[in-house]
Amino acid sequence: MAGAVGRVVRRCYPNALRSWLLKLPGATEGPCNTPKPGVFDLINKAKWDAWNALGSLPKETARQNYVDLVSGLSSSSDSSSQVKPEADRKQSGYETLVVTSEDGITKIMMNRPAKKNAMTMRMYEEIMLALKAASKDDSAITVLTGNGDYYSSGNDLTNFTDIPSGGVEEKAKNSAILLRDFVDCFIDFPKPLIAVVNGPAVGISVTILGLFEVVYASDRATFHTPFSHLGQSPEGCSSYTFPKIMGPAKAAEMLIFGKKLTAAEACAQGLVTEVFPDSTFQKEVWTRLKAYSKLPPNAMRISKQMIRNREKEKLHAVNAEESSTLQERWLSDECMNAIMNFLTRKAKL
Ligand SMILES: CCCCCC/C=C/C(=O)SCCNC(=O)CCNC(=O)[C@H](O)C(C)(C)COP(=O)(O)OP(=O)(O)OC[C@H]1O[C@@H](n2cnc3c(N)ncnc32)[C@H](O)[C@@H]1OP(=O)(O)O
Repeated sequence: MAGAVGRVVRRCYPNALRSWLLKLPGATEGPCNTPKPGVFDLINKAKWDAWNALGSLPKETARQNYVDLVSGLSSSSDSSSQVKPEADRKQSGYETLVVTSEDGITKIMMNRPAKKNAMTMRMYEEIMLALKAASKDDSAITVLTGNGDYYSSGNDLTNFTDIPSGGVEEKAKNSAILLRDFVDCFIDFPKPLIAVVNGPAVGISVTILGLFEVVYASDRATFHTPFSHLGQSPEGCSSYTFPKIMGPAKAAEMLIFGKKLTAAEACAQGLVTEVFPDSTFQKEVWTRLKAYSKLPPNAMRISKQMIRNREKEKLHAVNAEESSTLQERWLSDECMNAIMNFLTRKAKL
């Protein structure tokens, strides 16, 4: 059986993550049977936690569960993280988004409602493409929103299971480049950018809100940046924009301690512009946006530039620093453990 585990792990993880997984003793030695390492023994503690999380299952069941886990991870990463050929795209040209342009408004809607609009590598790429197209089209304003009950649950955690031949280091490097390019698109976007936050927002879908002109939220929305829980650190320029928007103490509660804000709290902190009852949210927001979109577009662009331009250089520097810090965090045991716990259904936010 240990051979079967090894075969599946070798097939799914041809790299450093594979060797990390193979070091988990639960798959080969049965229930956790050693004392918990001290809090400062980070690597052994991470392995102990992962082993202990398997519980007191018989050895064979733990092994079988482990085989099922890595097989499942392989198929879920196939379906959600990898970029498929152009021919597979939907008619609109986007696989993860619905993009429409009417009444002077380009609407970019994240469209993976069954996965709470978790952001796959493909979705990041498509949002960048949609923003680039919107910056050149004849719409006056651009809106980002979500389909279904969530705005977005943030980064799709299965992104981290699709490991290239260069191993987890190459994966972390590529992800940091993508993250930096993604956030740069928001920093440089020339037209007024509005977030229509239709439901809960998590992680990167929250942090980039500091780069929007206006954020409208349903009273069902919540705002959650659980970076420490995930062994990660802030992105989207939030380490700079959040303290500016809400003050350092409130920013620390969100970014360090992962405090989840209600829409009303986020509005009181200045992250959200206005909150609407969920029952009338769409009607009220779109009526307002249609009126705004009739204002002279060049005047709106110039006013945005005046508000944002003197900050741009700083924002690009912050983005570069946050991205390279995350590149290191993604290789940490704290981060890998948190992702494994989510993927094994042991942890949710
Ligand atoms: C280029 C890389 C850039 C990276 C930038 C760094 C970004 C960092 C972040 O964004 S950190 C935030 C990461 N997000 C999370 O940790 C959220 C994880 N999800 C959850 O905790 C929960 O799913 C929930 C609280 C959002 C919703 O819970 P619930 O209402 O009980 O729904 P389900 O959990 O059953 O979700 C339905 C379905 O969606 C899948 N899913 C939801 N969110 C994610 C996600 N972020 N990543 C992957 N998959 C997600 C979930 O697994 C379910 O799938 P299933 O139906 O079981 O197949």
